[in-house]
Amino acid sequence: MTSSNRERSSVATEIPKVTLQIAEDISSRYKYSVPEEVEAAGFQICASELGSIVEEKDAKKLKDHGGVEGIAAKLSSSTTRGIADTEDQLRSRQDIYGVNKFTEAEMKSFWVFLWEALQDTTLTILGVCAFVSLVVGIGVEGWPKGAHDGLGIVASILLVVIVTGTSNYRQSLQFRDLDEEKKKISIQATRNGSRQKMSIYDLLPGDIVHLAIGDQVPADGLFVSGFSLLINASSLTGESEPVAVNVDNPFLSSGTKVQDGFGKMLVTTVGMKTQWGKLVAALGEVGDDETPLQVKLNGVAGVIGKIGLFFAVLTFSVLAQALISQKIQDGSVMGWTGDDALEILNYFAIAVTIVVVAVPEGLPLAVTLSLAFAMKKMMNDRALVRHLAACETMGSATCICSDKTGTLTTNRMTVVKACICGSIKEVGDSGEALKARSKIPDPAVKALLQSIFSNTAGEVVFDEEGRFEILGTPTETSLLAFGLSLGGDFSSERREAKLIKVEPFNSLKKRMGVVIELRGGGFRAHCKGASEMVLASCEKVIDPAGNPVPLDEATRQHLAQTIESFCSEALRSLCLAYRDMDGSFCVEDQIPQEGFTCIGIVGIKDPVRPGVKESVAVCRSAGITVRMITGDNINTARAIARECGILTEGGVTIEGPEFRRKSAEELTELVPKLQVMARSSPLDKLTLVRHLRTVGNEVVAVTGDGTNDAPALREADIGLAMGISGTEVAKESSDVIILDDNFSTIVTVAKWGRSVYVNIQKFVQFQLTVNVVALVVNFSSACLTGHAPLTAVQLLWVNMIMDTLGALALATEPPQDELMKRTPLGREGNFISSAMWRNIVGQSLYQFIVICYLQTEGKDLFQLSGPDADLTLNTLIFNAFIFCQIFNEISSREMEKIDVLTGLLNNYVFVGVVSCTVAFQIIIVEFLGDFAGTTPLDLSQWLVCVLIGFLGMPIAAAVKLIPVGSKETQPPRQG
Ligand SMILES: Nc1ncnc2c1ncn2[C@@H]1O[C@H](COP(=O)(O)OP(=O)(O)OP(=O)(O)O)[C@@H](O)[C@H]1O
Ligand SMILES: [Ca+2]
Repeated sequence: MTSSNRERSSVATEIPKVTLQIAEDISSRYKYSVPEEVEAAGFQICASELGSIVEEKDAKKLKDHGGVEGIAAKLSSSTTRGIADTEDQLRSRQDIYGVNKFTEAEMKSFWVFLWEALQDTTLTILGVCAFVSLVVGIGVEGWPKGAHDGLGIVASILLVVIVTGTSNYRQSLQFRDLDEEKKKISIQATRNGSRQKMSIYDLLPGDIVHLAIGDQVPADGLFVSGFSLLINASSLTGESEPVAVNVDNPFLSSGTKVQDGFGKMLVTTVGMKTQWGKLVAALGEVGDDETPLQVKLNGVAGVIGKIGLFFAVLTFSVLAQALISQKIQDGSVMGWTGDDALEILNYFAIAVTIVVVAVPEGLPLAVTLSLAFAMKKMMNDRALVRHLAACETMGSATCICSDKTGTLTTNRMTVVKACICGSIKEVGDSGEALKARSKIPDPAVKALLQSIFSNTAGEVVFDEEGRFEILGTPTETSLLAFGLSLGGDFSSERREAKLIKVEPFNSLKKRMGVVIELRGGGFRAHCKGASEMVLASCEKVIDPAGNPVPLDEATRQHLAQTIESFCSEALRSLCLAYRDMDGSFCVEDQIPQEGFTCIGIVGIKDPVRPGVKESVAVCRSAGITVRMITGDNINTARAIARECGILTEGGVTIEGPEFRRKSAEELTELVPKLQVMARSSPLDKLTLVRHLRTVGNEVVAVTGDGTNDAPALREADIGLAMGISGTEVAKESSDVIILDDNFSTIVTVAKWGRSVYVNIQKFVQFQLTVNVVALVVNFSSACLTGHAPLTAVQLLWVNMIMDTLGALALATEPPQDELMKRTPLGREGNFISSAMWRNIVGQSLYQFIVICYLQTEGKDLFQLSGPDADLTLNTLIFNAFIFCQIFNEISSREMEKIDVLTGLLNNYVFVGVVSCTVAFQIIIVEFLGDFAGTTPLDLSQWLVCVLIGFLGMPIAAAVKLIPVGSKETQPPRQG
């Protein structure tokens, strides 16, 4: 039976025959008894038996079961039609063999997050302080008065824990959603005789899956048919040498990748029963690593923490020493009371709180918050972030290496021109195509249709209603559509010619070839691919009369000109050729490279995406150089690059082979001016990216869709893979997946990346200011007066404002268009810029002076006297301090610009955070005095506090006028 004959025979007649024969085979050789429930469901083999065959690569057992066909039959499937897709069929299959899903790590509950937030060392120490304070306090002053301090600390700790826990929990939910999105992979499978697209989750044993270059093998299974199938199993075995999979070695494991060729596989084992599933279960979920920025900031946090610790110890010693000298003066050194103990404990709590305040634990939080926020927004803008670090790196990108097809163009290809039998014809729509056909002699049409329909990796399939659909890559489908519009018939053409050998297309060869056995005997090779290359293999051409004639120099010239004219119209051109093989042809033989007869040249139109030109212009004004690297012809590449605005006056274009020959020095000279690289091989892309990164010291973003792009994607600082046209391999090598394949989305990613970076800078600036002031104020007044003006509870509240709430408010500012008018940060570039230092120093100085003034002159200023004077003054200082921070938070929205109010009201999170801070501050001062160590203030006192805080804003604005020679103030690079 030929394969096409088999295609038509129905499953119903096929299965019983095979099964019978197998039953005989088994009884004679191998004892395998089918479990009852499996048999009852209509199958002849159980999951564990299947698993043992494929996983152990047990060729003998496979043979005993009747080979791949036998297994298919036992799975109640057929290698040509797949399984039947009725509801209950699928259900019983699922019940017996399971589904193709991996069990996931159990989602941590909210309580776990709370528990984790509680396990902070400083918080634990504070907890101990609170406990001791409660015991001693109640012992000395009785319930409830003695419990106030302790309860205040406990409440603050709980607040911190709840806020931290909640925000971590919400983020984990969000990451989980993204994770789901990442795992959505679809694949082509044949069910009930029709080839269709489906999610890999829906695959079941018995399914026939079509694998193509770049695919991930979705389940364990067996090779049915195919050509040059090479599998890379490095993710499973670590072995980087690819393995050929064919009839002799038919075992396929899930999680491995198709490196070359294509084929059909029979799914035998799914989900957790596969080798990959077991591996996943053993490894568990591997989390995202810390991003470079987080690592850097953790370093900063460590240093600040140590400084805080130093100040804490110092403050404690100064306070304790003051108490002791007081007692020495009173002559009561020997007589320690409970009050004294409480006082010492209080000092200790303050010291610990200073550490809490100093440790900027909000930094990493701000980074994750900001990244997570950006991630979510980018998802709406059609970009899926696979590695968190990508967002921030993208912000400092200096160069984008984009591929052409699909990214800059729409990837909707149509054959619009063809040069057949010596003349160029317009064939853009079916009317034109039919008209063209009438002018071409029959033998030429025949050769053309044979070439189109047999030398293809695509397929024309019909659904139940008889509607046809063309499957395959855009280049392939455009050719098939062209063939159909010429009046060709895919299936009859396929019946005519039996495929003997296929050499699939890959980027290195840039051509595809097949050998067919003709009906009337004899073999014929077909070849199609990059025009100038295939033309070079041709010795003959079909003349206007439809006869093959030797290719003379004039005709060759004419064809070369045709190719050039197609290409300069931005068309992708492909040359189709054939060669009759003399004698016989054996599958092991290579398809020859010369002696072909040129059938014709087609020009395929792939229009530039709308908006690409504008996006390229945005990149230019943002100082990001855009380069095009493509496998296409140089003239096509030039034409498209010019249309997109990538190729400019004086820009260099080069072809891969020439690029390869350049020496290192020549490259150093050439690469900065390089704008287009055409006919590139995967290695050329890699070389260029590596050169840009190491010699040029650029931060390089690379976009790609094919398996050929994977090395470059991996080498790049940020790899961007295409979501629609991208292969699994490309996606897996990338950091970001561009879901709509659109170049403009890449610019959006860059914008978000920059915004993440700037937002974190703003937050750090804000936090450092609060840190410095809180530390210095507490320490200096402890030294001067022997008292800390801010109590432990108050400090915890300050900490909350600047850490968690500050991160929320500042780290989630949406990006502004101005971000794309600056030069990129590039590889070096200090995180804390000079402008930030300027703002921090200016603002801290103001706040420090104001608080010192209040401390020394406050009583006079507010005419405070009486027993409550100290308490009121401390409350005033606390209140003024908090309002300074609130207005400082607003000033921190911009690091350079005076105007900090634009867009303020549109940022709901910011407004929410500030309002909550103010509201809670009022509550603390007016109602929670017992716990927080405050006393209610009158209206004028409130107004003065707010005014002091507000004055910080004009001061911040004035400080911004001081010029600093920072990178950010430079005008954008012209280019
Ligand atoms: N299915 C195919 N069969 C034969 N030749 C093909 C096929 N698809 C593409 N080509 C040829 O290969 C060239 C493209 O090569 P390749 O796929 O390496 O490019 P690429 O790097 O993916 O390009 P791009 O940047 O356009 O995506 C095309 O110009 C065309 O001549
Ligand atoms: Ca590509």
